[in-house]
Amino acid sequence: DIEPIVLVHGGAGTISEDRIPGKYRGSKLAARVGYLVLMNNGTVLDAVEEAVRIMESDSNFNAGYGSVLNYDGDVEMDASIMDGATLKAGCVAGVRDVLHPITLARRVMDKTRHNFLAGQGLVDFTKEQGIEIMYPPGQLVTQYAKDSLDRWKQNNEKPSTGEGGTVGAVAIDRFGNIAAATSTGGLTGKLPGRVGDTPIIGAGTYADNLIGGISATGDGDTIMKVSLVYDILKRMEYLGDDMIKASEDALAAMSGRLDGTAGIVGLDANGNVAIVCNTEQISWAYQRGQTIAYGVRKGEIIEEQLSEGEMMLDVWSILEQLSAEYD
Ligand SMILES: NC(=O)C[C@H](N)C(=O)O
Repeated sequence: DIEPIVLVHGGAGTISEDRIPGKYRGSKLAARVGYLVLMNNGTVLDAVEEAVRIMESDSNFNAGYGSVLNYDGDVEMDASIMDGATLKAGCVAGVRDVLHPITLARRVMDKTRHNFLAGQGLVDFTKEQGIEIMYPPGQLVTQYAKDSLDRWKQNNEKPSTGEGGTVGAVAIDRFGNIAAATSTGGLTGKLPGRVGDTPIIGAGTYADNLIGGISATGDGDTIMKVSLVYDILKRMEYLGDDMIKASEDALAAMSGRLDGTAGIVGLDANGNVAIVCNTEQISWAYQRGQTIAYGVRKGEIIEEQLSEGEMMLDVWSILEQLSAEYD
C-alpha cells in the first residue's frame, strides 16, 4: 500500500516577507482540505480540485480571486487538471469572471469529448454547465493586484514574475492513483489573450500513474518551450532518475538555454515528494497521515503533527474564517 498524500504549491518566485504568513496559511489549508476529501472517499481528482479551489478563493494567491492583472487591468485565467489513471485531461484558457477555473477545467474533462476549450465556446459551455460568470465583471480584481500592475508599469514593464503565486496540487491515493491540477492568473502586465504554460498538458501539468504527477509554476513563456513537466517525467522514465534529480536537471537545462525560471511540486508513482525550484522561493505544503509540512524559504521545512480530532475541527473552523473573509 502507498501512503496517500496531497501536495500543493502557491507559486514560485521572490516572495516578500509580509506575504509569507498568508502563503503558509492558505497552502496548509488547501493541503488539509484536499487530504480530508481523499480520506472521505473522494478521488484524487476531487482532492486536487478542492485543494486548488481553496487557493482560488484566497487573495494571497495568483488564481481565481486575487489573480494578477493583464496590461488592461483585467483578470484572465488559465487552468488544467489531469487524471493519471486514464490520461484524461481538462484545460481552459482566457477565463474571465469565473471564481473557480479549475472546476471549469474538470467539467471539460468530464463532460466533453475534448481536452481543451477556449474563447466563446468556453463561455457558452460555462453557462451550459450552470457555472456562474460573475456580473458585473471585475469582481476578481483586488487592490493588491492593481498596485502590482501599477508598480510593474512604473518599473519599465520588466518581465518580472515577482512572487508568481500560481497554485497547483498533486495527490496520490493508496492504490497509486495520481492526479494533478494547476490554476493561475498568469503574469502581471501580460498581453490580453496571452496564454501561459498552466493550461497546457505537459508544460504546466501532467499526471501518469506509471511515473508520477507534477504541477509547475514560474515563467510560462519559457516553461512551455521545453514542455517542462513532461520533460521531467520522461527523464524519470527513460533515464531511471528520481523525480528530484530529473527536476533539477530539467530546470537547469531550461534556464541554461533560455531566460526564465520555474518551480515544481510532484509525486512519483510511490508517493515520494519532490519540491524543486530554481527561483528564489516556492510556496508549498502537504499532508500525509497526521503530518502537515510546509515552507516558502529555501530549504525551509516546517512540520506539525495533528491529532485526529484536531485534524477535522481545525479545517472546518479555518474554512469558515476564510469564507467570512471572502464575503
Ligand atoms: N505565476 C506563474 O506561475 C505564472 C504562470 N506559470 C504563467 O506563466 O502563466
